Order: sequence, then structure tokens, then C-alpha cells
Amino acid sequence: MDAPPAPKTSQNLFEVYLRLRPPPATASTDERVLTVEPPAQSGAPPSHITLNPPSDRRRAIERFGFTQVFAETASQLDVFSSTEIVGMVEGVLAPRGGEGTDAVVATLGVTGSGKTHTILGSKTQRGLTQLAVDVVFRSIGPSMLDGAALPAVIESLQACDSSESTLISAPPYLETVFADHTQFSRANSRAATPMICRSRPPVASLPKTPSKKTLDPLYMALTATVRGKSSAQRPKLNANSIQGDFSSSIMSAAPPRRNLPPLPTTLPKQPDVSGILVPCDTAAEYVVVVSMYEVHNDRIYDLLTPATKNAATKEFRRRPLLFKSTELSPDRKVVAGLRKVVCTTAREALLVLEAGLQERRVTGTGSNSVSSRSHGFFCFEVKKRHGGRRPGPWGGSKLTVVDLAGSERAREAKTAGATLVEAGKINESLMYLGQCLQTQSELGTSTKPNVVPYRQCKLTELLFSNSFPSHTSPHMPRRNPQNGVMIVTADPTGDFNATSQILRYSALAREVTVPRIPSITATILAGGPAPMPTTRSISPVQQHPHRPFVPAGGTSAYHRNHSPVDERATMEIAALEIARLSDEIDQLRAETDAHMEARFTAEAHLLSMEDRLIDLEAAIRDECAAEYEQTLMLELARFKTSLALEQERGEEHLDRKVDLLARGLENAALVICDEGDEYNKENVLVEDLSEEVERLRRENAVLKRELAGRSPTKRKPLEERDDFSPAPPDTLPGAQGGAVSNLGRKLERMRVNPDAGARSASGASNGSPKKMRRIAKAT
Ligand SMILES: Nc1ncnc2c1ncn2[C@@H]1O[C@H](COP(=O)(O)OP(=O)(O)OP(=O)(O)O)[C@@H](O)[C@H]1O
Repeated sequence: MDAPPAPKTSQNLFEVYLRLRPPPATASTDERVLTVEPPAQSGAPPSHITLNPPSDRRRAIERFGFTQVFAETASQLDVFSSTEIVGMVEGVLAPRGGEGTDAVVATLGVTGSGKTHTILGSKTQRGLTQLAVDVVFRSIGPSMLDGAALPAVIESLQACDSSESTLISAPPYLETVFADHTQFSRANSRAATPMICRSRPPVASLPKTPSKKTLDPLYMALTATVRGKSSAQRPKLNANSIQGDFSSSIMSAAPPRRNLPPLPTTLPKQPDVSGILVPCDTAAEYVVVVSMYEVHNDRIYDLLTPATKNAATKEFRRRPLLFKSTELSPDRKVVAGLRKVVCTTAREALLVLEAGLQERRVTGTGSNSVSSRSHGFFCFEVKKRHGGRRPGPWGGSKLTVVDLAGSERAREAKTAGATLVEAGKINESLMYLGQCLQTQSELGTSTKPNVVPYRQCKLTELLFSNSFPSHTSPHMPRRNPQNGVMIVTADPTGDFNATSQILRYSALAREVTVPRIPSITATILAGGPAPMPTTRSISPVQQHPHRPFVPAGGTSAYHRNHSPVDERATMEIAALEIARLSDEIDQLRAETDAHMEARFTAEAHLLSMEDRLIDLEAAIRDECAAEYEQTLMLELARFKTSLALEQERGEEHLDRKVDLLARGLENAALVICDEGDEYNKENVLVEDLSEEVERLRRENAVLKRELAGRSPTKRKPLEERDDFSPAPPDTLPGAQGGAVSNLGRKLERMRVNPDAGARSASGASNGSPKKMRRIAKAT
């Protein structure tokens, strides 16, 4: 069951309060453009102011109504306790169960009018943010989850987070942001109204804005955390040391880490709100999740995520985030992708706030030495679940504190370049905010159905989109519309035009009173003091009723023919005419001013568009380069893999071939060896045979010669001759003579058969070794 929404005092989406700041020490004039009207009922707080036009101008006097007006003397505590903030904190804590009601506290005003001072306080005084955080943590008290149990619940918190965020517990986060030694650092951060006091060197020696150099290590350290550097690698900052008072003993416990801003030493304690407690849901256990972001040039940037260095441009860039509906939050939009820090003590929450402020964009302008250049959103989500053995899912509501950038005139602020562009964007978004606020002030009175035009820019979307009941399915729990408080800040001695513009935007009620022009003639003729102006409330369109006009050329004739009474009447008419004309001139002057302002805004818008285009181009280039690099790396990796595969395959193939070759060579060598042996043997045999044949031929020739020398009678066939008869085996074993005679007989047979001899000879000369061998065997 949902708790009923905290009762609203009116139909407004925002309760609007006006806070006047004391005149700055450097104020050039004491002339006040504002007067606080005494309250209608005694004892009631004032709620109306009158805007007095400067004495040199004849202007309508405007009267503005607010929920309450805080005079210059009002303290931070007065503002805190008299606005609805405490009631809104109760709505967030939801003591009667349910999800609770979101709350928004914002400040709006001209630059330098005290917005940041109201929201974040000063060195000695706490602002509304710190006071609200204090009340939240004090009121939760023992129902807060034990810090030691935090690591175990981060996962369940993450699972219930509807904004696709990354959750981290406070001690490890703070460890990456602050060094733990006592030195000054805050002066180079955002505010001229810092909330934390430190022991510090003289302010004169400190830079006004944070330089990249000083922030780099912070980025590095945070990046290391994002990459999930193991906690064992880092020196651990004791969680209890953060929870407890920041004594110097804690600071000196560990050696200082270079270049990180030091851990703050003391926090302002005033004003004391220990007496303010609101009930909480005692059946539930709570944690507080802190997130911070800024709207700069209509884009949302996380203040707790460090910028990342672009590899190509070497510049630090932050990724803009989207404001959208998510899977877990289909009915309302959330800033998606933030880094959120889970805190269990007020001190942790305040230190996280301090860390985020280091990242916020500020600069010195002609109007404020430390001017906010973005709209800062500081969110404190109070998460709760019903404890016990089986704890339920985390739910809850959030308190958002918004420090808006101030509207400024380029001439006074002396801005140029990027700062002028920022100013244009700031003024544009504030103009849209003004339109929304004007529409809301007409919501109750007008008979026409008014729609708050909050979708025109990021700022109004963020401020108003949760102001209306959510349209959910019957299965989803219905969320209450948020409660809103707008504190308009103004400098009563400040610029009339700028102040009147802001008041016109924001006031819940406005009355225009035009003084009746006294008769100058009557005054002159009477010679007495000018009569008191009678005032009446009229609408702006009725300011100039028709008055007679006397042509310039007709005056002398008119004088000649008319009595002094007529002359007096004519003079009166002329005086009225003069007053009307001077009124018209004033109006024209105001219109010219407005046009000039519009021109400045348009020019700044143009410049901002150019800037945005350049940014977009750079971002697209970066993205393309990154994508190209990624693809290149991928292709390279793929190429290397396929190359390695190919090489492996080639080597395998080569190995196989070499194996085959080796095996082939081995076989070939074996064959060659075998064949070589046989071949050699055959050659030897052939040679032997050739030699034998040669010798036999010679013997044959000798024998033939002998035979030719003998008498015919002695010429017997060789077989029959004694000297050619075969020797007995025992006498000629192995003797050459026997073999020779045998061969001789064989040759003789061959000679007797000349064909056989020819055939064998030709066979021997042409034949293969095998044939030769066969012949040899045969012979
Ligand atoms: N109520 C106040 N009491 C004392 N000092 C104040 C008060 N309001 C503002 N100041 C001082 O005025 C100066 C400017 O105030 P601050 O920075 O809060 O202005 P701002 O409206 O936030 O300006 P911008 O829009 O440029 O950021 C600061 O030095 C601050 O301390």
C-alpha cells in the first residue's frame, strides 16, 4: 500500500519562496529595487514584495506574491525550517510504509544572488543540502543498515536499481577521490561558498578553477577503480574512519598519496538541526544512495564518474547521459548510466557530495567570481526494504537538491566565447523554466486547460517530468507526484531589469500598479507640493487610456483665442501627453532591452549550436576512429590467426613431403645399392670376358699362324690334335692351359658354326648385363 502523499498547501507543482540576500560588500549603490511588504496579518510571515522602478524612469510598480518571503536577515536555519523541506524529507522516508514521495528543492535567481550559498552554504554555515542530509540520517538512526553489511547488499541494490547505474559503496569510492593527508584543496573546487573548512595556505596562492593537472590523478584513480583494481592492491581506508569524526590521527595514519585532494578535516556544524527529527519506517532497514549530475549546454553529465582521456585528441571527455524510461521504470524517466555511491553515514554522503562538486563546472564572470556554469543536481535516494530473514526488494524515494546556474546579462557578466555560449544556454533553459513556472501559476486560476511545456529542454524535463501522477499498468505500484520547493534568490540592490524578469517568471501571483500621473500644471499653478499619486491595479493592456492630442502647429492660435482657464486645461492635457509619451518611451526602452537580450540569447544559441556541431563532429570522428581501430585490430587478429594456421598447415605439408622424400630416397638408395652391386658384378664379368675373348683371339691368331706354317698333312682339326686335346683332369685342375684348351675347343665349335658365333657376338655387344650373364653362363 502506498502512503498518502504529503499534503500540499496549494495546487502548485512547486511552492515558490523568495530569499533576499544581504547587499554585497562591493555594492555600488544602496538604492533598493525591492521592498518587502508587511504581512497582511500580524505574526504571519511576509509573502509579498514590491518592485520599485528606478527613480529616473516612469514605470508601473509591480507587486509579486510568493509562498513566503525571507528578508536579508533570514538565516540558513530560518530558510530550512520555514520551507517545506522537513515535510518533504518525511515524505521521502515514508514512515507509514510504501515507496514514499520524491522531493525536489531548487534555487532560481540572477547570477550572484545567493543560490549556491542557500543550497551548499559557506565555510561556517551549512546549506540546505547538508541540513537535509543531516535530518535524513538522524531520523533513520538505528534503522540504517550497518556499514559492515554493505558489501553484501550492493548486489541486491543494483538489481533493484531502475536507472542502469553502477553502484559502489562509499569507502572504496572515497578512497579513490581523496588523499588522506591534511592539506588544503577545496579552493580550486567549485564554490566561493564552500561548506568544508580546512587548515589551508593563504587563499591568494590558490588557483580559482581546477586545472586538468590537478584532476588527472583523480581521473586515473577513479579509472583504476572502474577497471576493478583489486582492493588488496590499494591501501585500504578504514570505513570506520570515514564514519567517525575526521581527527588528525586518521589523517596521519597512512602515508600521503600524491596529487589527490586531501580528505576534508572538518565539516561546518552550524546551524544545528539535531532538534529536527522526522519519523521513519522502523520495520524497514535503510541505505542512502548518492548520485550527482549536471546539465551543461543542455546535456547531462555524471559528476561522480571521471572524464576519460580520448586516445586521439588527448582530451578529457565526459559522456553525456540519457534521460529516459528504462525496463524497470517504464512509467517515468530516469537519468540512465550514473555512478551511484551507497552511504550509511551522513559524513560519507557529504564527502561524496564534496567529491562531485570538484567536478562541477564553474568559472569567474564579471558578476560572480565563482559562477556556476551548469545546473547541478544532487540526488539522495533513500532506499529501504523490510528486513528479517528474507528481506524484500529495495524500494524508496529520493530527495533531489538542484543548484541552478544564474541568469546573466552578457554586458554585465562580460562573458565571451565559450562562457557566452554557456550563458546563452543557461538563459535559454531558464526561459523555458520560466514558461513552466508561469503556466503552473495559471493552473489554479485559468479556466483554460494549461499544459506545462516541460519537454522543451533537459532542465525542465528533469524538474517537472515527475511532478505528475504516473500512468502505470495495474501491476505496477503507482507513484505519487513529487513535492517541489523553489527558492528564488534576489539581490535587493541588484540590477532592476534582471531581477524583475526573474520575479515575473517565478512569482505565484503578480499585480501591476500604474501610478496616476499627477497634474503637473495644477502642481505648478498651485505652487504647493505635488499631490499624492493614486494607484490602481490595472492589467498591462489598460495602462494607456486614450488621451487628446494637440497638434504642435496649433498652439499659438489656441493661445490667442482662449482664456487662461482654457490655457490651463491645454497645459494639463499637454502634461498628460508628455507623461504618456515618456511612458511609451519607457516601454519602448524596455522592449529594446528585451530585444537586445533576445538577440544576445540567439547569438549565444547560434554559437552554442556551432560548438555543439564541432563537438558532435569530434565525437563522431572519435567514434569512427575507435570503430576503425577496433575493426583493424579484429582484422589484424584474424589475419594473424589465419596466417599462423596457414603456416602450421604449410609446415605440416612440408614435413609430410620431406618424410615422403626421405622415405623415397631411402628406398631409392637401397635400390641403387642393389642395382649398383649387380651392375658392378656384371661389368667385372663383361670385362673379364672381353679380356678373355681378346686373349683367345690373340692365341687363335697365333695358332692360325702356326697352322699356316705347317705342312698340309699336319693340318688336322684341332680336336684331333695332341697339343689341343683335353688335358686329364688330375693334371690340369685350375690350370690355365686346360681352360685355354677348353675355350679353344669351344671357339673351334663356334668357328665351325659361324652363325652362332655372329649371333652371340652381336648379343654380347647389344645385350643387357643379364643377357651377358646368360651368355657367360652358357659359355
Ligand atoms: N544570504 C547570504 N548571506 C551571506 N552571503 C551571501 C548570501 N547569499 C549570497 N552570498 C554571497 O554572495 C556571493 C555569491 O553567491 P553565490 O555564489 O551563492 O551566487 P549564485 O547565485 O550561486 O551565483 P551563480 O549563479 O553565478 O553561481 C558568495 O560569496 C556568497 O557567499
